[in-house]
Amino acid sequence: MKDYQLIVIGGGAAGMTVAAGAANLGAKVALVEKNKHLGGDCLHVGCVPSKALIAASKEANAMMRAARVLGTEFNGGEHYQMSKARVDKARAIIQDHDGTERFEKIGVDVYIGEASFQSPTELKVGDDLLIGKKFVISTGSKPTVPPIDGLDQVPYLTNETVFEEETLPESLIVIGAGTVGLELAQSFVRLGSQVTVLEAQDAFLPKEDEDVSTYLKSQLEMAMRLKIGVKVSRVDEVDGRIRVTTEVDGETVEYEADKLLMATGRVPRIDALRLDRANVQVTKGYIDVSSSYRTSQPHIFAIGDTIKTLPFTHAAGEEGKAVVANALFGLWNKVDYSKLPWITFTDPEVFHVGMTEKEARERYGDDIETYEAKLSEVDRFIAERQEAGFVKVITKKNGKIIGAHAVGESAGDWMQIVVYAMQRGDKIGKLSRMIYPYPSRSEAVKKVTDLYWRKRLFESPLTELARRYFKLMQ
Ligand SMILES: Cc1cc2nc3c(=O)[nH]c(=O)nc-3n(C[C@H](O)[C@H](O)[C@H](O)COP(=O)(O)OP(=O)(O)OC[C@H]3O[C@@H](n4cnc5c(N)ncnc54)[C@H](O)[C@@H]3O)c2cc1C
Ligand SMILES: NC(=O)c1ccc[n+]([C@@H]2O[C@H](COP(=O)([O-])OP(=O)(O)OC[C@H]3O[C@@H](n4cnc5c(N)ncnc54)[C@H](O)[C@@H]3O)[C@@H](O)[C@H]2O)c1
Repeated sequence: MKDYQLIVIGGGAAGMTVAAGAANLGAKVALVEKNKHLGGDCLHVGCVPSKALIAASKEANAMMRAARVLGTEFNGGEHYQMSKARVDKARAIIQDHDGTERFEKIGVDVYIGEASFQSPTELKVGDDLLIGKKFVISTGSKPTVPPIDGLDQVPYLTNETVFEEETLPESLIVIGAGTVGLELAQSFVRLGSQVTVLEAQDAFLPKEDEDVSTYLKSQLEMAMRLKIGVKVSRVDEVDGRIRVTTEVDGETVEYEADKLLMATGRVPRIDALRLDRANVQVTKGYIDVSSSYRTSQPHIFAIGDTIKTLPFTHAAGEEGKAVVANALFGLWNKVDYSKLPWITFTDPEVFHVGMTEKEARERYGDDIETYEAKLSEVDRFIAERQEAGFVKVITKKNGKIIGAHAVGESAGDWMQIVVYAMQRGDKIGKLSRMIYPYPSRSEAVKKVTDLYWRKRLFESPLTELARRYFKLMQ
């Protein structure tokens, strides 16, 4: 039996942040991870492999286009092997940084094994019984699939297996047009697969601003078959291929492909924990927490993908930082999700922070302004022939930024300044007064914020006075 001041269950983005933070403060900490390696889904089957594949597929696409111009052919299938090697390398390099030794060096006891509660204060990991004063549950999430007829009889991929595929499928059906589905669908298109994406909801990316989702959909549809609002009624394996039967407006439509990828959402990975023995309350599969991440047992905290906040690595990390002080010093830190940005790494990339226009109108009625600029008006994007996209900033009438959205090359990078402004409570005018180096992509932000000044100037009584004055002086 070993006693700890804090036991962290799950060594992903959330858990590693908590364990390192608490150990650096001098607490006696145990970190329990069921996999051989720390790092969690983000490193092994999520963000890192998907972003490496996206980058490799972007290069493959550029080479295919260049080959066409030169009158030759480029084989994406061969490039796929290099892409896979690149995915593995990215994981290995980051794994080195997130290795067990790093945590042991700062005094964390790392246990490799699946954890389950024996009681509210006892945790079993293999043959070890750990006693904790405080616990943080950060066991993440796993892919979930809907109950579709025939699905259990056919082979299908999820994010847990897709990065291990040895050969490029000639054709692929992706069920689910969420972030996972779209990022991977576009990667496979660019590597050379024929891709069909089937989405049940009528709305495409409903969490995004409507202008953004409409624009992105039109861009993606140029390279893939994207069917929105379809009901998948059956899946079969026919002669080694996958057949997906759908119903749209009472009509049956069938799609066939070599492989099937299920990207239909994620659920917390908490079954093995035996939360019933710790009296931790769960609702609809998510652990119930207060705004300071306390569960129904005040000495047990839960963060990351196990709770119903925003399922991103950076959200998990922020929750991790907040919970260190809450668990060790009894504080009540929380994350302000209204200013938490996210990026969808499609091409063009999508950036999101704060409210969409629809949400802002529902909340503030007509007390809002929207400012929009096209990337085709920004010199850098014109020079690099990357004009696809736009920026949209939503403010209250007094200029306070309440939402910002962009679609375009590297949008996630050059829009970050808006997050800083929002966090500081700066108004849009401040962003306009900043100096932007020419010709940077961030000039797109300047372009859109300049519209604010133009409007202010136009509406100002001083402008009217100046006009009259100059007229008189003519
Ligand atoms: C394909 C894909 C791409 C993504 N891309 C991005 C992206 O670009 N940006 C972004 O912000 N987010 C992205 N995400 C989301 C991101 O991966 C998650 O939000 C993030 O990993 C959540 O961190 P976490 O610490 O809560 O969980 P995890 O990182 O999943 O860590 C949980 C850990 O707990 C361990 N564990 C589980 N049960 C037990 C147990 N009983 N005992 C011991 N250990 C246990 C698991 O093995 C795992 O290591 C992506 C997700 C997917 C699927
Ligand atoms: N770039 C990033 O930051 C990034 C990338 C990937 C994942 N993530 C995170 O992971 C989370 C999970 O992503 P996800 O894409 O797996 O889930 P999701 O919930 O975002 O999307 C799943 C999609 O599948 C659809 N669907 C469900 N059942 C269906 C059915 N029977 N037929 C057709 N469509 C069906 C849903 O309507 C939904 O649109 C995201 O919310 C995001 O936070 C982030």
